[in-house]
Amino acid sequence: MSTTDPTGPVVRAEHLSKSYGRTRAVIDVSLTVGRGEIYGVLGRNGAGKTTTVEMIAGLRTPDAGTVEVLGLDPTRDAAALHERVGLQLQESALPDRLRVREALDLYASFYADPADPADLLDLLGLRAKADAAFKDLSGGQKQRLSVALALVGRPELAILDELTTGLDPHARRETWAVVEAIRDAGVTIMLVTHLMEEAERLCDRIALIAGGRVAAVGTPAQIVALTQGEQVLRARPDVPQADDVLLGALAGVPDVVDAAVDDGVLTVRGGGALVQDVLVALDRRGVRVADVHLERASLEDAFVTLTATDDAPPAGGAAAPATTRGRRTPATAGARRTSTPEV
Ligand SMILES: Nc1ncnc2c1ncn2[C@@H]1O[C@H](COP(=O)(O)OP(=O)(O)OP(=O)(O)O)[C@@H](O)[C@H]1O
Repeated sequence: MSTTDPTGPVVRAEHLSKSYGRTRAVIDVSLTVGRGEIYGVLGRNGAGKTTTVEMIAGLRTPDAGTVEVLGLDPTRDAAALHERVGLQLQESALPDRLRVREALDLYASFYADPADPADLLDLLGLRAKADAAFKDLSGGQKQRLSVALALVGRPELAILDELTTGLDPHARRETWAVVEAIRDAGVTIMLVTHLMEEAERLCDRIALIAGGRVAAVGTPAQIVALTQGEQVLRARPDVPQADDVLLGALAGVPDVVDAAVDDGVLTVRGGGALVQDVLVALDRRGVRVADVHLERASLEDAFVTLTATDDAPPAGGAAAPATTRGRRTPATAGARRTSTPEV
């Protein structure tokens, strides 16, 4: 990859690690961001997202691993990258009395070829607030100003960290529209977030970070598909059946991961053509189903499942283990996801 290669990745991070004292914040993280993508870095609080993007931005030096941004080394080539990478970091604050237009003019003066502040006011929906002091802006307006400041150098890559944290749903949606407009203007975006809805709505691809490591990479749909094994089917026979009859019918059905009977209701977790396979298997045993209900995994379920660590077990949802109160089929009980998924 060279600085002049317009087709190469915008970010290439390989085997990055970083510790703070005894805290291993980032462990062997590799990711590649393509030109024009909105690339999400998604994970729980403390997962290592900010440390990862700070290494990519050249604000922290990795203990191990390499980073290239636009073909440059963020630490060694910091001056050159300053012109090409825009940063909006958590908790950015400005002097209370600084006015919106003054802030943009000030930041524009740092660059050789800045964007027109008036264009940024329009893009970010801040024209009516151009003369307002920072302290008089709403939370959403402050966030949009911080994005405008990240864009004033006309960056090729914008890194936006927890952009919508603390915003109400309306302001959040307005900010999402702004992010899409920025991408449409040709800027590649790395978006750090712990909000699944935000990642699902905006991101072309997501790196799911858990415990400092990459738990999965893919499109939102691909990441949801990783937990397709976590579909949950509930079926009530039209006449009561012995537990052994219901569980025995499912023994050997390939898409079934786990099955249990509780109060006459059969609960089955699995993937693939789960509904069809289960209903056919029951039918073969002469069991008719009066009532059937299927829950599909969402990105939120995938997030909970894939970011579950030993110190923070899954909280629930379709991805959580099925009830243990009922009886499980011996052929399938205990089948749990153990591998690190890659899409
Ligand atoms: N400057 C620091 N000194 C010591 N420990 C730190 C420092 N910065 C982060 N950490 C620790 O490193 C780990 C990863 O933190 P990091 O901020 O990268 O996570 P994050 O995913 O961005 O979290 P959040 O969403 O809460 O901002 C956490 O355990 C955090 O407490």
